[in-house]
Amino acid sequence: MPSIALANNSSDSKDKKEKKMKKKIALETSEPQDEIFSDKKQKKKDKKKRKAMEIDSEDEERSETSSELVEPVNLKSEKTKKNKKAKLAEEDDEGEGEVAKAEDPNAISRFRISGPLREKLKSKGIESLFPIQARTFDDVLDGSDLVGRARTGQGKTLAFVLPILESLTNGPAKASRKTGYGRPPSVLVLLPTRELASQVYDDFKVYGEALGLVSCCLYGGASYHPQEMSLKRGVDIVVGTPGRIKDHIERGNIDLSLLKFRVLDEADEMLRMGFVEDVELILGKVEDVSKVQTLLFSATLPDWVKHISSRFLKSTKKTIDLVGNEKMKASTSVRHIVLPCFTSAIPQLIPDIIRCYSSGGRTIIFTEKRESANELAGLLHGARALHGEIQQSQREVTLSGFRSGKFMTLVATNVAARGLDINDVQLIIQCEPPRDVEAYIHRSGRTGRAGNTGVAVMLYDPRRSNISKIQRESGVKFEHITAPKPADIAKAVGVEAAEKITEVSDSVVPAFKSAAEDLLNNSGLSAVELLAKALATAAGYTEVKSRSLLTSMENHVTLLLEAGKPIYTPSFAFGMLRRFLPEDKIDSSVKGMTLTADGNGAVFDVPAADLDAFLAGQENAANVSLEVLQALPPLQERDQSRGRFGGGGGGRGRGGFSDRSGGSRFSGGKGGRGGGFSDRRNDRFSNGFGGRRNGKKW
Ligand SMILES: Nc1ncnc2c1ncn2[C@@H]1O[C@H](COP(=O)(O)OP(=O)(O)OP(=O)(O)O)[C@@H](O)[C@H]1O
Repeated sequence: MPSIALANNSSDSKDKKEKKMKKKIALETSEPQDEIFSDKKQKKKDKKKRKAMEIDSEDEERSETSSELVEPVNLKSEKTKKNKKAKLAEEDDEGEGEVAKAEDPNAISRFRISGPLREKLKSKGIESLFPIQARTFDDVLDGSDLVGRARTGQGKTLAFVLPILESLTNGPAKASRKTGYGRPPSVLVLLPTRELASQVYDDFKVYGEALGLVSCCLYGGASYHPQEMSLKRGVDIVVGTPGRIKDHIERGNIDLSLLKFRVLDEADEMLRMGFVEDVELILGKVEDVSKVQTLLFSATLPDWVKHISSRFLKSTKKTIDLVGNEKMKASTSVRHIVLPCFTSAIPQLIPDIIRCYSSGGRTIIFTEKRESANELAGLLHGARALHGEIQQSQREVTLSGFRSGKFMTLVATNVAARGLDINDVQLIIQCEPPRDVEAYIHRSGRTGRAGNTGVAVMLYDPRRSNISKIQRESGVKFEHITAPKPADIAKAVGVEAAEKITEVSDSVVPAFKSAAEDLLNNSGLSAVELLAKALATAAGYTEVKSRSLLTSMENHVTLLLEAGKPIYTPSFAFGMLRRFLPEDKIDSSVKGMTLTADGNGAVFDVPAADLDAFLAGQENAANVSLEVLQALPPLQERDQSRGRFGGGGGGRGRGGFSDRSGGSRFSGGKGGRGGGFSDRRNDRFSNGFGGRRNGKKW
């Protein structure tokens, strides 16, 4: 709760600061600013002011990175409060509203956006441009090649859609673009996935139609015929994926020689996916490259992409990078959280995370593999899978069902990581850390869009995941939490359940009254106890399960082992346990042995039923202490460069990790069989879900 309060406070103060800035700008600006095509001097002035405001808001963002506070929140009530606040602010400002609008340096009326497009934007609730849009608009409309980068959810799509449409209809591209039946396209937009192509096409269609422009979408998995027919009739804008567009070129269906604009959206992903040659071939179809404008956008632009992309853009290109060298590369309106968890506990844990952190909104869960997405979607109530192996038509049905709220949980692979803009996605869960930081940034960016807040929870196996690499490279300061506790869950779901109960019509009371009186008189429970049970029933949370801190497994507890001296390796810790517990007990009970960051202890989980045996055993072992933990201490992470935990262990045969027992545990090595940890590229949890899928990686 406190961290969200913090976020809200900061967004409140951001609003105030923005308002102050707007007022300041208004005082400086004496002439009316309403003309569509204002003179150049004025344009320059506006641009300067817009820049000042963005820098200001970026400063705000910088101070807004995740806090370390860890309580689950009921975002819904926070949201309601926020909305109420906004409404109150509006009421306070009555009369000032119109002035404020006119003062807004990013108001759409200040840009060379023509009437019909302005009206269309207003009908979609857009009155003012976002920073990336404001900063790039004039450059694109005035003919520059451009590289644009802004964090996820900040409106990069309209940053190219709007100036392109204006250029084609009122700007420099108007005179030379082809019109009439059978015309070749003037704009080509390339995207890495079909879903994304379809989404960007929707924007071009909606806003383009307002200006009489025709768009079409070309992606694989869909039938060729309608696409061919559109191209034959003639289109102004083609949006699509490289593979299908290349097919159309080879079939002689599309003429790209007279393009006025080429756009590479999510450029890094497209090039990473191995489309470099296709992209080069497609872009190379332009007759005269000096006459085409090339734009490249993404939230992540690694150096290698900048290098490759310089082949496609003119040397005079402009670069507008709103992330730049800032430490924080991921969305600043998202709470970035990590939670330790065994793979086998994931399916049981996820519903609790959703209860606590989704605020009743949509959730997207990311898995590494398609089978894992299928399996998890099958295990979670009301969830569907989305990945590249699913037929295109089904992918479309699934995505539209998720968008429309038919189901609220989508389990996806990276196919959904990029660009997807879905209303009210409140929660992202990543089942394990992704391989690269870009994937983390884009996945977590499916929430917290367009200034909204969201939560991204990344699960990790404390024994083998290296989250500090992602933390370092993304600039995110992760909040560390453990599995939601029953009280947290009850608190989160109880609010909604209470709302539900109070909303029930009074007309049902007489019908249930005598049953209620019966319960009150004969159950032996107080009114409060009965109501608590009614709330639990309404919330669908009738079975309270406690989870361990380390592996998040049900009915397990987490213990801290200390020996009065440093513990260098997990096998050393296993050795300590063997001094007072039988081998088979250790084998069957100990899970997730992990060293503490200070090197003085080891943490592991045992079934709650075995706790007494462990505590009693410890009484007989000198210098060994076991303590039941209520909070997880900082833990050592896998050191990937060395392929093992921590240091030490000597040179004596590092035995390693095995899954020979079929349970999730470290073998730990024994006596002469060598202790220590092996490089865990081979190690894995033996359990998949319910033990059915050995060794599966998510
Ligand atoms: N000026 C604006 N005012 C209000 N909403 C806007 C504005 N511009 C864009 N949006 C909305 O913001 C959301 C995010 O936009 P968009 O998908 O273009 O973000 P993005 O920067 O491309 O994100 P990603 O990097 O994840 O692809 C969309 O729902 C879009 O309609």
